[in-house]
Amino acid sequence: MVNVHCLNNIASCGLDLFTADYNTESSYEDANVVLVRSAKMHDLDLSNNLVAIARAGAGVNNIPLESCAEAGVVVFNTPGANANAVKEQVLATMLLASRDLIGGNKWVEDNKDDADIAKSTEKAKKAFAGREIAGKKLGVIGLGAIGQLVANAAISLGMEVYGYDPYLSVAAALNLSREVKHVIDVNEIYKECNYITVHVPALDSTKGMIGKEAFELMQDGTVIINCARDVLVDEDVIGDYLKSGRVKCYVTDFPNPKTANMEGALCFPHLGASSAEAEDNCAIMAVNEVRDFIENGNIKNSVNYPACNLGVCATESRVAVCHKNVPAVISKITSAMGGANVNIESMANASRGEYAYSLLDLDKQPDTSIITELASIDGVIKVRVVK
Ligand SMILES: NC(=O)C1=CN([C@@H]2O[C@H](COP(=O)(O)OP(=O)(O)OC[C@H]3O[C@@H](n4cnc5c(N)ncnc54)[C@H](O)[C@@H]3O)[C@@H](O)[C@H]2O)C=CC1
Ligand SMILES: O=C(O)C(=O)COP(=O)(O)O
Repeated sequence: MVNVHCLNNIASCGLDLFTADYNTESSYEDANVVLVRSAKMHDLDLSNNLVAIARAGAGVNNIPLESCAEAGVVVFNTPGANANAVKEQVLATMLLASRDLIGGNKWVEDNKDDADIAKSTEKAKKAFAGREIAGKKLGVIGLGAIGQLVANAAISLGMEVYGYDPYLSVAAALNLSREVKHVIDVNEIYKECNYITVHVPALDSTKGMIGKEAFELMQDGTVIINCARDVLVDEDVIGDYLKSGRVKCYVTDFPNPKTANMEGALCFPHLGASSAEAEDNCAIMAVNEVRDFIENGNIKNSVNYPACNLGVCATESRVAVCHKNVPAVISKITSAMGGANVNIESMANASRGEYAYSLLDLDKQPDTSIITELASIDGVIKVRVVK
């Protein structure tokens, strides 16, 4: 039985994909697999039973990736599975920041008992007039799963789109409209664009990336949309730029006591991925990744271990080894197998930074003594008999 613990609600259409070999009611302490959305895991212990964490979503800043790698816990996410939901939220907020639909709606609420509301509407409406987004310039920072969808949709809505992503993948580049102006200096976006939307992960290198220097380059009336993570924007200084009018509106999906009380900030309670479709897509992708890892040892879409795939095991046994990416580990693993007269029928190995992963298909079931021997090799982190 494989014990699964859900730290957040995970859509049932995903959980339903687990077979009777999985117990989805496990406690965190007993879990072999953890499914999570935004719950913070940095202060949680990683038990020896734990082999995988699947983030049903994109951002993994709530998970201690390095400690997990060190403990042989493979962390997965679900790239692109909630991107359309975020794209739609960005488009909606761009419109809300341009036309005062929220103010207008509030006016109707406040005047709902006025018998003459139909007449007073025509007088009141000028207070809520706005601007159109067509013809305006949108800067998209980060052209991954979400950024590319936002950029392409904005082109369709008649905007002039600038895109910036120094690490743009080939797949993302192929999906991007040719009409998107790809800039290599992000300052061009800060200087030129009326709307700026950010879609990069929260990393040490991206924290505070939209700060004083960026605000100083912007035009008056710039709209900034942050449906990525609060730490990307320097929220200690943005209030000053909202007051001066340099920034017209700061849309954030990550309210905190500062922004929730900030005039000119339009805050939402982390709704970007909260669509039924996104929740289903993420749950299905997460469970499929976990099942392939548990049942076959294959790794796809990990954020702390390399991709590695040997398909479905056709031999007597398969062993998976999480190890350090250092010399001689693989030769010691293969020698241990040879010494026990176990033949390696096929093998896959891949590395990612300091960590590596090996899958070995064997002609017979290895004794527990061989597994103990593998686990004691210097540099080996975790050994799992998959089959
Ligand atoms: N509000 C919400 O509910 C959601 C928020 N997010 C946030 O959005 C972020 C992006 O999500 P995806 O597009 O799915 O991820 P992704 O991994 O597909 O794209 C991120 C892109 O950022 C680029 N990038 C990294 N550093 C950069 C830098 N310094 N400057 C410019 N580009 C840089 C990468 O090359 C990559 O193309 C997530 O990491 C997460 O924090 C994601 C989903 C839902
Ligand atoms: O996927 C992401 O990065 C998100 O921010 C979505 O978070 P959630 O799954 O809605 O808690």
